[in-house]
Amino acid sequence: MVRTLDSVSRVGVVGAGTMGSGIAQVAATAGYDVVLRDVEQGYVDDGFDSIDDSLGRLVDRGALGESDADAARERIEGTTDLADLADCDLVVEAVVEDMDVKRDVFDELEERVDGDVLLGTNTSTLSITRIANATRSPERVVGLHFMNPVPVMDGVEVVVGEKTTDDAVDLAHAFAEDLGKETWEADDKPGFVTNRILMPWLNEGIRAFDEGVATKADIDRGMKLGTNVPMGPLELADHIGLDVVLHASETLHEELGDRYKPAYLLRRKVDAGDLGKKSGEGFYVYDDG
Ligand SMILES: NC(=O)c1ccc[n+]([C@@H]2O[C@H](COP(=O)([O-])OP(=O)(O)OC[C@H]3O[C@@H](n4cnc5c(N)ncnc54)[C@H](O)[C@@H]3O)[C@@H](O)[C@H]2O)c1
Repeated sequence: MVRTLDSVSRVGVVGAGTMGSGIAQVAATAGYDVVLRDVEQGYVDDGFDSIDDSLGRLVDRGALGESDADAARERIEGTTDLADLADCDLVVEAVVEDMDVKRDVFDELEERVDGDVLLGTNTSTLSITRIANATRSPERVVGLHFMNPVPVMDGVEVVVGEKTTDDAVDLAHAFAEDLGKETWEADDKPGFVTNRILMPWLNEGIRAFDEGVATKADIDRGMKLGTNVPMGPLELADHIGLDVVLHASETLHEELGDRYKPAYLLRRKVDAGDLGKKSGEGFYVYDDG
């Protein structure tokens, strides 16, 4: 049995990158004490810089009071030592999308935290069951798939592994809802709901551009105006990061076969170092890098 939400007050987040820093921020804003862990102090500091920027934007927009933002910031403790997660009541892992790294983290985590602590993974595409199998308590491992950017996006996908028990699933929903998110549930099948459907959509947009169906701007405009999505496939792929899209597509291709084959132009862009918004160029050019 995992502990219930009313006995969760301290949350551990492993990985202080894009997603981990966002998860730490929303948990702290919801009133939880947070321990944010990365492997080097520089990464922890980068995570805090992202949190400061994001909280600052919320304050500027009037979405969060300045004293609430300060209080949230003070509730987050940074560390490079996994042992500092020992008193946590719930842990979310958000390290790099690599099965071996994630399995090592779960193996280590299990030794550090109490036996009734929920262990969530933010993986986008990897098997929850395989990650859970690195532990001796796979029943408490669940997918807690936050969306990027975490403070902005309303949804969290709860993914149920082969051994995940109902109480772990219930706590995953309750925790995400307590952070102000809405949830849905997916079985542990490659890509879950979101990436199983999103990745072929992005790749098809890239192929349509490569095959001259329309200009990139018209592909994005067509999908926005024609299907009422906020971003077209090429701008969304740039926003996510073309390397991230390629990596997720490759995982799904391996698991689900040829209908998930990454678009040739996607791989060529990544090979050229054009990774989207974060590198300054992808399908579009970005002035601010
Ligand atoms: N970026 C997205 O759009 C997005 C969306 C949903 C889910 N995800 C998933 O979230 C996870 C994290 O993605 P991200 O975009 O934040 O990656 P990121 O590269 O921004 O951050 C990953 C962090 O993990 C750290 N790390 C690596 N090994 C570690 C360890 N053993 N202990 C602690 N920290 C460690 C790295 O130093 C890095 O700071 C991945 O599984 C990814 O698939 C990403």
